[in-house]
Amino acid sequence: MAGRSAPKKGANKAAPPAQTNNNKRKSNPSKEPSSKKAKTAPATTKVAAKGGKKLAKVAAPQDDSEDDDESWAYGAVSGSDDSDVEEMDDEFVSAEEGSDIEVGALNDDFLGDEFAGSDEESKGPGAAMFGSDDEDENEQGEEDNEEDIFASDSEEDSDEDDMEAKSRKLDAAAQAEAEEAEAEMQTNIMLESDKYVLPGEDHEILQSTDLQVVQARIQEIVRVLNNFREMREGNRSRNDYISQLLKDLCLYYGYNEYLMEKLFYIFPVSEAIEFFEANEVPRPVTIRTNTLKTRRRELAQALINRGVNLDPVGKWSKVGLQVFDSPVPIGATPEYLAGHYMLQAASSFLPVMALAPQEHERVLDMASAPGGKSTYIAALLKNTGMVFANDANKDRTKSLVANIHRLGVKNAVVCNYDGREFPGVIGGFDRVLLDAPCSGTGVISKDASVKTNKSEQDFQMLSQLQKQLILAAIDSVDAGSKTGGYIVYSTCSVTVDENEDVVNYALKKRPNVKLVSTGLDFGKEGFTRFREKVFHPSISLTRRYYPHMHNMDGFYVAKFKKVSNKIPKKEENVDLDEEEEFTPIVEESGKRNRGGKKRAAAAKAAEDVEQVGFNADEDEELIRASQAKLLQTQKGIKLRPKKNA
Ligand SMILES: C[S@@+](CC[C@H](N)C(=O)[O-])C[C@H]1O[C@@H](n2cnc3c(N)ncnc32)[C@H](O)[C@@H]1O
Repeated sequence: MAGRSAPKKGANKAAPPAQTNNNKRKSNPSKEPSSKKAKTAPATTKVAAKGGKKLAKVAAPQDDSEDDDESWAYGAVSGSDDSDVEEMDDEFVSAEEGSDIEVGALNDDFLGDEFAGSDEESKGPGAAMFGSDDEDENEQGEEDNEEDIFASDSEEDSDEDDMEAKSRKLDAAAQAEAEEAEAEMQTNIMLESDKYVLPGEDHEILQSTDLQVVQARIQEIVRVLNNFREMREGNRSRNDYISQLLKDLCLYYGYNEYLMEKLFYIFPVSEAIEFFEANEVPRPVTIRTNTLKTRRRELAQALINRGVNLDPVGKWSKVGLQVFDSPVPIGATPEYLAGHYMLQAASSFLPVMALAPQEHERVLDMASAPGGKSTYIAALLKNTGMVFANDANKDRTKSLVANIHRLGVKNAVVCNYDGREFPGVIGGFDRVLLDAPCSGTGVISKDASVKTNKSEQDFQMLSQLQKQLILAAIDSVDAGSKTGGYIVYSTCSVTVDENEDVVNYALKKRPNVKLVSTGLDFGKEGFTRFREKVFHPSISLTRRYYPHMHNMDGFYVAKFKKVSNKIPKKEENVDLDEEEEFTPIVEESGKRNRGGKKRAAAAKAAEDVEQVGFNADEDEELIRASQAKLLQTQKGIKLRPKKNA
């Protein structure tokens, strides 16, 4: 099956159905400050129609309007706007040599409105890409020069010149006519295809794997689905169109059918295309300032001095920086080696911000390697309290330990348990972060193998593991914590099975927790309904993040508050196969009772309770023992045992 990369390489090159420019300097939620050296184009999403002609501008999901915020927008000292634009043109040229049609298509996609001026279309393919105005002028200038040089030549020559000029005019007229004819054809096609006829089984178009044909078919079907009543053909059902669209999307973007379907239904049709398209583009490189060692302004200055071009990641983060380009590898600067920052995706700041650890708390990061979030937690704790950075994979704890050392974290304990063993290992935490192992459907732009390497069985296994882990995370928190009692669940996946489904499950199995606001002021609400599923209404408090919408990896964040340490006895043996939803019960009156009866039953069951399986005194003793051991081995200090121990 051809991947999305194919169109870029082969003769079948075509403009993508909807190109979202993800490398622009501002991401939607962030209302970022002025970008002085915008190297990339503004966010303009256009849909290309048959033959690579533009059909419609469908979305511009990014907000470009906040140019006047913070006065300290960073920029590398060298370079100017112009030189950047030049560089960008160079990139286009080298990437697209050898195909006129493709050049035209990419102009639209990359340059957007700001660069592709209104007269661009009339100049034909490639005009904006090659800066045709300038080139035309140059060529004209060269011709003028030539005319000057040969001004004194014989009349014969000038007759020849006339002939040439006439011939050029004729050629131009012929070309214009051909283009006009082509344009008329397009118009006719559009009119005819207002009712888009799905190709029949034997139709060669249906069989075609030519990506340009596939892409055109995607466009047409999306157009029909967006105006189904008017544009559908005869009695064709929505499903007829959708099943063809799903096949085409698999072919065009290179996903397996199972995953394509799973992802497709998360979004309205046009938005799904934007999502798949955004997965083809890398997200911005971001770093997190390690406030244990430096401050963002100082770090930014140090990096700018090395020629790094950067900006704050957005108003929503006080520690993030977005790196646009750097003359030095950003993972090997002296500042990096000295632990002044962590290379970390912007989305992965979010769960820690939601967790909001307070100084002196005991926090468990249940699945923590390589430690991006653990080290952020440690920084927010200002090296007080304790972070238990756990990961089931021993190999991965090596990078965790390395990061902890590099960043100067002194309040961490690294452990290597299956998270499901908590709180048997240790409990009574003020807060727990479960950044769960997941399918990675939010980070496809980083790891395209996700498109094909996950089966239905994988998703089932993951979801089971996530459900077991979330219960362990909840049970590891002390509801009586004076400052905390919170659990944050996150994944870098956008599938409902790994997110709302897991949270819904936790709400059912642990009526001693409730969802609370994540405190994050952007992100889309979690689903309270998805296809045939209905979830607890409070799931709207959870947040979803998407690459096409927020210009960050796809992510999900949910925050729970534990209100009691008591859990119903009957939940001890969790039956993970049980698919009990907060299903709306349609009563005789026809009114929907959204699972009220079931929740009432759950609440009643909660009365029959037992204490959660950890003992604060025992824990304290264990911690004391381990601290004593640490003091003895590291500092040679021997503590006297407690008298009553
Ligand atoms: C999404 S990654 C964690 C990333 C990490 N929180 C960070 O910010 O750097 C998920 C982690 O879960 C770990 N993991 C998988 N199964 C686990 C289990 N049963 N218990 C604990 N950790 C597990 C994996 O080894 C992996 O490191």
